[in-house]
Amino acid sequence: MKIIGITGGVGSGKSKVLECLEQEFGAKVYQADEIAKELQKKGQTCYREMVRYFGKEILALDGEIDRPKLAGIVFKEEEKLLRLNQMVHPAVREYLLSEIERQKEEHTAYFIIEAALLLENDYRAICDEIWYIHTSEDVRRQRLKESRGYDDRKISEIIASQLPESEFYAKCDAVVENDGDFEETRRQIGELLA
Ligand SMILES: CC(C)(COP(=O)(O)OP(=O)(O)OC[C@H]1O[C@@H](n2cnc3c(N)ncnc32)[C@H](O)[C@@H]1O)[C@@H](O)C(=O)NCCC(=O)NCCS
Ligand SMILES: Nc1ncnc2c1ncn2[C@@H]1O[C@H](COP(=O)(O)OP(=O)(O)OP(=O)(O)O)[C@@H](O)[C@H]1O
Repeated sequence: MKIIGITGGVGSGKSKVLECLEQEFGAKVYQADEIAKELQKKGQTCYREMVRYFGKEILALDGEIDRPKLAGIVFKEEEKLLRLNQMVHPAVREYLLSEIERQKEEHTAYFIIEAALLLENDYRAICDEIWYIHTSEDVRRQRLKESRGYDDRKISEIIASQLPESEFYAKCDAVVENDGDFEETRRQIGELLA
């Protein structure tokens, strides 16, 4: 089983690449932020520690974590984002390691892990190779405004909290260029898996 990490800045097209890998190449795909979301639900592994650190003001009326509110806090203060990552990341990693064992037994060909923070965290030790999904900042801004209604300020805050392009290029094993038509992106994916 080949384990491939997918990373890149906000809005670079990681989810779209994942969808393609799953639907067209039969890969099993895992998104770190989706796993994190599950583990942050009321009663799950990370919930209590997050409420203890950030206080009840991060909770919505139903007692679940109010994610936009939390995003507003952590993307403005580096120290808080760091603490949040320290709470969430080990639990996500543990979940993935147990899934890897399970999928090996199922004879899965490709196990894909997508995370914005693949390089900052210790995923290199888990992945056989890491792909950087690169899309220029202008195109990402445009797509994020259209698809998610993010404004420039929110996008800038997230980008500022992520690695610079140079570091993604330096630390990844392969680059997928996703500025253009997705057909072209699909072709690059096929070549990387050939
Ligand atoms: C901060 C939170 C609550 C924001 O939630 P929200 O639903 O509003 O947005 P979402 O999760 O879709 O994130 C928006 C984008 O921000 C970027 N991002 C998310 N977490 C981080 C982070 N810790 N550091 C840098 N960028 C991040 C990603 O590109 C992401 O797609 C949430 O992202 C979170 O809990 N993050 C920390 C947990 C974590 O580390 N998850 C794994 C990310 S790889
Ligand atoms: N080649 C492409 N052509 C047109 N639109 C695209 C292309 N690639 C991605 N998109 C669109 O751009 C938006 C952002 O892509 P996507 O959600 O896959 O990014 P992401 O890297 O997963 O973002 P995040 O870091 O927030 O998880 C989506 O609406 C997606 O459909």
